[in-house]
Amino acid sequence: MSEKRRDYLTWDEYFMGVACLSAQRSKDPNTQVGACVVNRKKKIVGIGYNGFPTGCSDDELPWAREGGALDTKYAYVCHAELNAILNSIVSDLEGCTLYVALFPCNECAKIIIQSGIKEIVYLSDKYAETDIVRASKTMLEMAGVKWRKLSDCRDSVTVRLSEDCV
Ligand SMILES: O=c1ccn([C@H]2C[C@H](O)[C@@H](COP(=O)(O)O)O2)c(=O)[nH]1
Ligand SMILES: [Zn+2]
Repeated sequence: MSEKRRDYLTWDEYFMGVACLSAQRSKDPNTQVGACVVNRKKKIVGIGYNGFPTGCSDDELPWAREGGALDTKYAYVCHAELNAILNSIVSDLEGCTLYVALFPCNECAKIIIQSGIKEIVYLSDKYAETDIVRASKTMLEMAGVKWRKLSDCRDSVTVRLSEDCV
């Protein structure tokens, strides 16, 4: 009898891996964000990535970061967390954990709090010094939503898509 594998993904690696795979669907040329909502039973209940709303053309709306308010992506893009929550297959996210590549902004923090999500696991906090993220943390703390940076884990996961993947 052979021994069980030892190098299988941890739950954290698995759920963050799903979030990061989802991020690869994003058309944003600068920052691709993926999010994965997991319930208390370790079941995935929602996945999303940043992109324009359904029916709003990726080719017609701007991906620019700078310019007039109507000429940048910020006026139009749906954040990964919003999409993951709206894509949820259940109506109640009370007690769920959100795995997300980038620390959520203030608008996402509001949605996370209102949805009942109780924990955020993230990889990057590259906008930590902005007022947007400061406001986000203020609200999350007040609402009792915990957050932690994913650490002590492998730094990449390979997904093979060839016939000999098994
Ligand atoms: O909470 C967040 C914050 C940002 N995003 C998305 C929105 C944009 O598509 C990018 C950020 O673009 P930058 O060029 O880095 O400003 O990330 C998100 O999904 N969730
Ligand atoms: Zn956001």
